Amino acid sequence: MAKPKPPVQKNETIELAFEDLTHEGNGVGKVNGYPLFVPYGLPGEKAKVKVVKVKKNFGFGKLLEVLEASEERVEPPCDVYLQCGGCQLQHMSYAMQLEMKHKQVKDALKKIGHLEHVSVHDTIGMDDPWRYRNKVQIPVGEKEDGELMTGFYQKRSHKIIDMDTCLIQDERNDRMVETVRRIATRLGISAYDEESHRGMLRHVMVRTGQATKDIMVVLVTKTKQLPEQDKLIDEIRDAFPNVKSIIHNINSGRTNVILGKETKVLFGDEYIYDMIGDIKFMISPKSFYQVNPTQTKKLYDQALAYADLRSGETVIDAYCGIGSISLFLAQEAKKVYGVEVVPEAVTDAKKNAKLNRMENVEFYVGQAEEIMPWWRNQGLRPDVIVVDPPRKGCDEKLLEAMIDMEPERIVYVSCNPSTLARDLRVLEDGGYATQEVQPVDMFPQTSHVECVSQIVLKEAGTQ
Ligand SMILES: C[S@@+](CC[C@H](N)C(=O)[O-])C[C@H]1O[C@@H](n2cnc3c(N)ncnc32)[C@H](O)[C@@H]1O
Repeated sequence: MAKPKPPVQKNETIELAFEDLTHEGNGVGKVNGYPLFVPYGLPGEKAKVKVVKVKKNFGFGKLLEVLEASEERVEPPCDVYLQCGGCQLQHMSYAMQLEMKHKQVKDALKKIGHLEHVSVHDTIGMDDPWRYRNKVQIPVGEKEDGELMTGFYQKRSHKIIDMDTCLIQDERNDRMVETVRRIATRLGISAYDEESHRGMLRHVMVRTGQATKDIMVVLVTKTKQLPEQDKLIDEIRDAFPNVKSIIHNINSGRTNVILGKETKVLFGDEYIYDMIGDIKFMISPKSFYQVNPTQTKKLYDQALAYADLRSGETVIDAYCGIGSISLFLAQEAKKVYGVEVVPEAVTDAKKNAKLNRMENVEFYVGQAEEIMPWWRNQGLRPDVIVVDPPRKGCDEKLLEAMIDMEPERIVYVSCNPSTLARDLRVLEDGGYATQEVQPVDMFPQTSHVECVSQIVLKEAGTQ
């Protein structure tokens, strides 16, 4: 039987009641059972909506006017919130953001993993959910009068928004970007233009150590030369006496990738330091380092609690990056093996182990799904395995090797509840039980959620 036609038409203006939220934070309202997804709509609200896209089974709308507002609606503090694609939830109270993330995890476990019985704790939030990011990479553009401007791209475009501040960035990052922009304008340094592939300064990247207060600034140019280089360095140092590292990175390609291969140190070292808990990290311009150290500490503490180490265990940390979780685990384990596919990250991991005088960790470069079966075939039998994969989750071969190795506990750190739920189902079918899941809000004001799960071998644990 042919499906009935959608009950709305493109460009039609309707009144809509929102019942739910999508994972991206869009409001969901229904017209005769036909769902419409509308950015900035909140459950419990009524709004005037323009239908902008109609598909067979669902459509999209644009919020024109809120007719009945939810108590959870708040005024977004950022002036460019509606243009910029960086944040999605500033119109929602922080309590509602945390609840939305909790529900997102619970729903995924139920719908994808059939794990409705698993206890999902309330999301661990921040006391102050603003100014948490320790790293900014911001494109540079030029105004009509030749003055440089810096700002993120408008949603779904490469048009730079002229902005002075980003409210989720550390204030020092904002001030450094503003300082470079002002000095570079005065020194006649031009902005790179993507379309014509002309000009110099492409991006300004700033990293700050939250605990150490170290600052690194990276000037990314298309050209090999950076005119007035000495003046630029002196003026940045005058404005920021505690800047530890000024770097020139050259990226002459027509590409969306921000950093190029060639890097020159203009002042100081090629790295800065930061601390998470008692562990010190050396961070170079290209190293992956968690952007919210306050919440990272909470996430890693929970991972460590779920690993439940008593100093005699052998542990594997798969997808280990620069070894940050590995070093946390090594504080309490007998031996930790880390595996990571990016060779530079493994180099950093080894340096970080040395820096913290930890000798009970070994890092390997390779695909975790290749190295784990190899370890299994070599007879390695860890007590605990920690995985922290990218959004696509764990590879099947890795899950299979993990089950064969029969660790007593698995700790799964995930940035994507859907792939987490899929992989937990495989582990459940392979003889493991998911005990609990703890969501942690690493990215307030955005729709992303991170969580850490404790999984135990069924004979060893309770169900
Ligand atoms: C979410 S990050 C976790 C990093 C680290 N655990 C941390 O907390 O900083 C995922 C890591 O997995 C790495 N990766 C991606 N695919 C991989 C694979 N097939 N094998 C091993 N590592 C991989 C990425 O390079 C990245 O460093």
